[in-house]
Amino acid sequence: MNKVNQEMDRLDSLLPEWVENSRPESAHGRVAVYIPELSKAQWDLLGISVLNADGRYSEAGDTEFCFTLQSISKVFTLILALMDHGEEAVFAKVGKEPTGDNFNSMMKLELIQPAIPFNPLINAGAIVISSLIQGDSAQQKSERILQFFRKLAGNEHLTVDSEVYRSERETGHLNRSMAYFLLDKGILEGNVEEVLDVYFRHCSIQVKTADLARMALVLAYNGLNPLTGEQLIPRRYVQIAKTFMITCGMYNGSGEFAIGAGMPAKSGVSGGILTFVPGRLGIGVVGPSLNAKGNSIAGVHLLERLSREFDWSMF
Ligand SMILES: NC(=O)CC[C@H](N)C(=O)O
Repeated sequence: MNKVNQEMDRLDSLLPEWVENSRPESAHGRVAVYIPELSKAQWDLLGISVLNADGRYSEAGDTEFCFTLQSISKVFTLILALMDHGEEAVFAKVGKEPTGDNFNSMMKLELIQPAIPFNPLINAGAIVISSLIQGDSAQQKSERILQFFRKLAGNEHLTVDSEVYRSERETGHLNRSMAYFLLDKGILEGNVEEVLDVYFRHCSIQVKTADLARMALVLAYNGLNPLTGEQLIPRRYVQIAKTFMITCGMYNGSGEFAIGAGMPAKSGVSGGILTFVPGRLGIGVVGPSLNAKGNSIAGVHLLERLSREFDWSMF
C-alpha cells in the first residue's frame, strides 16, 4: 500500500478519538457574540475533514454542522481580486504586513501614508478587496464570488446564510465605519453600502468541513484541482495567498500557530479553520468556541496535535 493511503488509514483510526480528546478544550473559550446570529452555535461542536488528491476523505466529529465562512472567505476574494486586476493594482490598495492587532482593529489605519490597510485578511483590507471584485453591480459581484467558491468547493449548492448575512449587516457598525474612513482617504471607491453588502455576503456563505477541505486541497496543489485536473487559480496567486495565511491567517495568533502546527491556515469567527499540507492534503475544521485571539480553541488544539503526530509542519 502506498504512503498516502497509509496516512489516510492512520487518520481514519486516530481522528475519532483525537476529536473527542480535543473537544473539552471548548470549555476554555467562547462562541462569538458580536454577530448575534453566530452566538446560537452549540459551543462544544468539533469536526474535521481531511481530503487527499485521490478524493479520499477521512473525517470525524461534527462534520454535518453548517457554518459560515466568515474571514476564511477573505483568502478567496483576495485571489479573485488578483485574478481580476493583477498584483500591482491590488497592492496599491492593501499592504502585505501583519498588524499584531485584532482583525477588526482600526488602530493602524491612520499610521501610514497612503492610508491603505496593512493586509487583505484584516477586515479593513478585506473590505477594500470586496470593492475590487469585478462586476456591474453588488449583486453581480456577489454572484461571481459565489460561483468561484462553488467551483473551488466542487459544490453547486453553496449559498449565503441569509440569517447570518442580515445579522452582520444590521450590527456591522465597526466595519461600516472603517469603510467610510477608507472612502474619505480615497482608498475605497464606489458605493460604500454596496461594497459592504458584497463583503457581508461572502462572509455569510455557508459550508461544512468537507467543503473547506476541498477548497484547501486546491491551495495545497498550487491552484490545480487534483480531482478534476483543472487549474483553477494561477500558481503565483496561490503563492501570495499562502504567504498571507502563514503571516496573518490566524490573526495575531499566526506566529503561535506557525510554531505549533506550521501549516498555512485561515480561521473565521464562526469557528472554521481551513488549512492544508502542501502537495498532500486539504483540511477543514470547525469548533465554534474561540480562544482569546479569535481562533477555534479545540480546532487549534486538534490541528497542533495532528501536525506533530504526522509531521505536517512546513518548517
Ligand atoms: N474574523 C472574522 O471572521 C470576521 C468576519 C466578520 N464577518 C466580520 O466582519 O467581523
